[in-house]
Amino acid sequence: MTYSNSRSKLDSATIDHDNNVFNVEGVKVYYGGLLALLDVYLKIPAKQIIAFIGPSGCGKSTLLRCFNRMNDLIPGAKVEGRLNYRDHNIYDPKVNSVKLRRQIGMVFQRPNPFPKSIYENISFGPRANGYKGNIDELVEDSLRRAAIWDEVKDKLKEKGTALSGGQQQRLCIARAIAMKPDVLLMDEPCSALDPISSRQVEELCLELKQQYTIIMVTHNMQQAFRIADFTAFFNTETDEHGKRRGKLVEFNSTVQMFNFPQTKEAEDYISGRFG
Ligand SMILES: Nc1ncnc2c1ncn2[C@@H]1O[C@H](COP(=O)(O)OP(=O)(O)OP(=O)(O)O)[C@@H](O)[C@H]1O
Repeated sequence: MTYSNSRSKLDSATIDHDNNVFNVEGVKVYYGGLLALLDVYLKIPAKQIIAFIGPSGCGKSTLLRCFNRMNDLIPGAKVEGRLNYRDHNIYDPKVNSVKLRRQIGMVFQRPNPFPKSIYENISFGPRANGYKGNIDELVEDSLRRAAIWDEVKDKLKEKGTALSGGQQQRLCIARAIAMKPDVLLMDEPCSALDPISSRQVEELCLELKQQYTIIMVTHNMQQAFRIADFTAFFNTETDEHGKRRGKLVEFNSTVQMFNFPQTKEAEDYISGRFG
């Protein structure tokens, strides 16, 4: 498979080290004592789309969940190392993980609207957090930013779950945006969507990156190539006891990664020789 160089604007994508949202310093993750992800060192630049790619079980979702401490909710999961979000270690015991998740929102693989109206799907979180502004305006603004306003503006009282899968996913993105986050984490957000809905979500991500940093796990290499400014490639290795664990192999601008991978592992994966 070849990846065309049509994205010339991204050829110059370089990491601006003064403008990192996250600095991951030696993060390891265990599940019930088993090491699932080896020490990761990674800097995530602001207002860019970063794709996490790699074969199944290499720790992409595990690392994604570290960025807003979602692994805290998994019994037996343990995170070691330092993960700085704008110069503060989010694994400091003093950090309020609920507040953190307001700043670092998450969109899941399967659209998961609340079983409530479209309006309430957006208004619920901000209201629960004591939002003092005009809630109607917030609902409209969030739905507009998620490029779904025109499709739902005449049925805001209808159930969010009655929308199509692609619309539900954009509703969930609108719900995340309504919390005024800084970062959006997306775990395979298009895997349950048809190609047209996937492209709509991709277009939306390209719009949203003007305001937000987006980190996205994807199995779709073309999708990573189309929209990501930077790509992190993960793989698995086997320890001396035969246990598999994930590791970050390479992080680079997407154009570099897809056209001039620095490692044989990344080259083999990208060219479809494994995974
Ligand atoms: N909740 C959990 N409990 C125990 N082990 C887990 C849990 N979640 C993930 N793991 C293990 O951690 C490793 C990494 O899993 P993870 O889901 O992060 O990989 P991934 O690269 O996102 O995979 P995929 O592409 O298949 O979604 C795997 O060996 C997996 O079995």
